[in-house]
Formats: sequence, C-alpha cells, structure tokens
Amino acid sequence: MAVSLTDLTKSFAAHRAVDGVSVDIADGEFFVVLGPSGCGKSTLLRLVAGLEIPDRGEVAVDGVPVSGPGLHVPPEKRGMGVVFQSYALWPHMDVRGNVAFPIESAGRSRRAARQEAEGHLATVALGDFADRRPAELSGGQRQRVALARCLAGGARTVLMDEPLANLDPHLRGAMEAEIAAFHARAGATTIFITHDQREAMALATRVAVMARGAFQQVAAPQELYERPETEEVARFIGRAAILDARVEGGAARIGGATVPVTARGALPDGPARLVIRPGDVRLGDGPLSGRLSHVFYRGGVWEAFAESDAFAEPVPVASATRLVPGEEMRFSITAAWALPSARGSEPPGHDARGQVPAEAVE
Ligand SMILES: Nc1ncnc2c1ncn2[C@@H]1O[C@H](COP(=O)(O)OP(=O)(O)OP(=O)(O)O)[C@@H](O)[C@H]1O
Repeated sequence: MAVSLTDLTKSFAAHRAVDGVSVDIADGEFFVVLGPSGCGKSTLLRLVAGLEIPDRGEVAVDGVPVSGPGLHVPPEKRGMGVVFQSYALWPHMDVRGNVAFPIESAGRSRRAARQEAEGHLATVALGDFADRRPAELSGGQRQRVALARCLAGGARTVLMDEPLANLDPHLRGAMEAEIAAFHARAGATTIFITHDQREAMALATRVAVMARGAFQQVAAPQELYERPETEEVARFIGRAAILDARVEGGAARIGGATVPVTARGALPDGPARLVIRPGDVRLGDGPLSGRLSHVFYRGGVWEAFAESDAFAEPVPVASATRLVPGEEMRFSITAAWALPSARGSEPPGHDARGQVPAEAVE
C-alpha cells in the first residue's frame, strides 16, 4: 500500500515532536526514517499507525485518508502491522499459536489459522521452530516471529520501530539480511525507524533524515551520501570535511590546490561550502599535506583525518595500507560537492516530498 503524509504535525505541550512532515511512500518501498534520539521518529510512526492523533495534517493509505481533520481510522482498521523493539509475543503460546492468533481472531477456524501460520513461519525461515515458546528463541528469532505475526494479521504495510536495537552486532547484521529478504518476499511497504545510519543505508530504498521533528532530506542512500542538501545531513551521514572556498569555472582553490566541484544544477562562480568525503582524497602524493590523527583500523581499511593549518577542519581519509598517527602525508583532493543551501537564493533541488526533479540533477 502507498502511504502519503501531508503536513503531519504533533506537539506534546509546547514541544513540537513532529513538525509538518510531508512525503509519498510508494507501494512496496522500504522507507527508513533516520535521526538522533528525540527527533520525533517514534511519534511519526505512531501517527502513521493511528496510535496518536495529529494536531494537523493527514495520513492517507492508497489515496484514502485514515487520519485528518475530524477523521481517525483506528489502528486495527489500517492494514498495518507494527513491530517494536520489544517483540510483544505471548509467552504462554508456542510460536505457531502466536502467529495463528490474529488469523483466528479474524474468524478463521483454529485448524485453518494454524495451517496458514505455518506458511508465514516458512516465509521468515522459522518452519522448524513452530512448537517452541518465545522464551526458547534467540532475540533475532523472536523478531522474526513478530514479523510473521504482522503478515498473519494481513498487514500490507509494516511499521518497524528500531526493531534491531536490542540485538548484538552479529545478530544485527544477520537480522538486516533477514529483514531485507522478508521485504523482498512479502513485498509489503515498510516504514523502518532507526538512529543507526549504517542500518539505514543497508536496508532503505529511500532514507528520510529527520531532525527537530522535520525531514531534512529524503533520498536514496547513495544520493544522501554523495549529494547532501544541507550541512547537517552531510555531517550526519558518513565522514566529511566541510570547507568554505571560492568557486570559479567549476573548480575551487582548497589549501592552494585546484579541486573540481560538482553541484546540483548550474554552479555559479562565488563562495561555496564544499563537502569532502574520504573517497574524494587520494593519499600518497599531491599538492597538499597534513598530519594524520584519529587513526582507526576498520577491518581492511584504515580511517583517519589529515590535519593542516591550510584547512578549517580536518580532512577525512581512508587507506587500504596502514596509516600511522602523527605521520605527515601528501595528498590531493580529486572532487568536492557544493552544498545547495550555501548557494544564495537558488531553488532547492528537492521539493517538500523528496522528489528530485529530473532536470535538477547534473
Ligand atoms: N507522550 C508524550 N508526552 C510528552 N512528550 C512526548 C511524548 N512522546 C514523545 N514525547 C517527546 O517528543 C519528542 C520526540 O519523541 P520520539 O519518541 O518521537 O523521538 P525518537 O526520535 O523516537 O527518539 P528515540 O530514538 O529516543 O526513541 C521527545 O522530546 C519526547 O520526549
């Protein structure tokens, strides 16, 4: 089901938890809302689920309003399933019973419900665990039971509120794969909430970066990383240096070197704010030099920052060969991205719903 939010707004006392969110989520999309703690993610999800009533704005499912002025379709009538951090399974029932429950509640016979439940358990690869109690499962397996129960309830939209937050890193990785596979098999529109950018990048069709109750940018993961709209998004996703420079003829002078600059749309001469990612920096030779700090080995890759008085902030670097803290290294910057927001009164490249006009991308 397609889910559309229009100017969705919700305050708690004087605090505006969700502030004018608009977006069209396509049928079958895996839509991730990414933001720091307290930015309003859970409140947004609860508004979509019908667990909160908006102060303003609308939620529509397949074009039919379910929340709006004077309208509130109850959660159980929205065709949505919610998976929270806590799995909310019934401890006294076995796995099959947990999944069969919503089917039986909908009026099917016990036998038919149990049979159908087996099918959903197969979808989440838990066919062999049907007779166990939730207490006899790992966290990841419990999570999968919760997903199967969502499907059993007829959910065509699945809402997930940090479902992997309680899991250890290995299980998290495995569950990411499970959730991606589940999404591919079930094809349900999924709205997934997380504060973990790595998880968001791995799973999303599109990511909405949320801060202070509003969407800062809505885009595919690679687009967010390579073409951030704002400094806040550039700093929230991955590592970056953000430097002021003058652009002339599509290039900028940074620390005495000439760097080609890309931008959304035409890039006028004048001051610009540039984003430099580790992939834009070539280590080993070049016109620039810096002292390495904050060196971390990340399994196959060394990450560090190159510090120099020539830059207002350290430049992030990465290398497949060992980097040594304090070492002075020569390098060149091969590319930079100009932030649209710092370029005067040009219209933004995205409209409020996160659609990118085709002609706006170079
Ligand atoms: N029922 C409520 N009553 C009062 N304030 C609330 C209520 N629910 C949320 N808030 C406040 O609204 C803001 C947004 O909360 P929300 O839970 O949506 O954030 P979040 O991004 O999901 O955070 P986290 O990642 O920590 O769960 C917070 O400041 C929170 O304290």
